[in-house]
Amino acid sequence: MAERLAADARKQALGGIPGWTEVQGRDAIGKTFVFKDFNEAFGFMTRAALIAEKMDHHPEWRNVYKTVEVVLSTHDAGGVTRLDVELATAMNAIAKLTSG
Ligand SMILES: C[C@H](O)[C@H](O)[C@H]1CNC2=NC(N)=NC(=O)C2=N1
Repeated sequence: MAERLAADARKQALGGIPGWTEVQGRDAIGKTFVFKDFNEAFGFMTRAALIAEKMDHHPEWRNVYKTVEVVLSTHDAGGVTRLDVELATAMNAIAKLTSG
């Protein structure tokens, strides 16, 4: 099982994934993606879902029209692990392709 990242390791990891920040009040990271329209937002979610399922690591997320709010945390570990950083990194790459 992946280990929770200590605060300094988490901060350093966040420095490498633009737009992701610590969620207030819990051990998790989050980002709000805003796309051109619903089609792009849902395309992003579809691609991200396939990656998440492959990783067996799943996002908490909410979609309203062209906005997708994502929160990542490793429930089994009770906090942020390298799995969250990996999924966040993949989501940034997917978002770039989606809105390309
Ligand atoms: C049994 C299964 O592997 C676990 O429940 C996985 C599934 N997806 C998961 N996703 C996330 N975000 N955190 C987890 O701890 C987690 N655990």
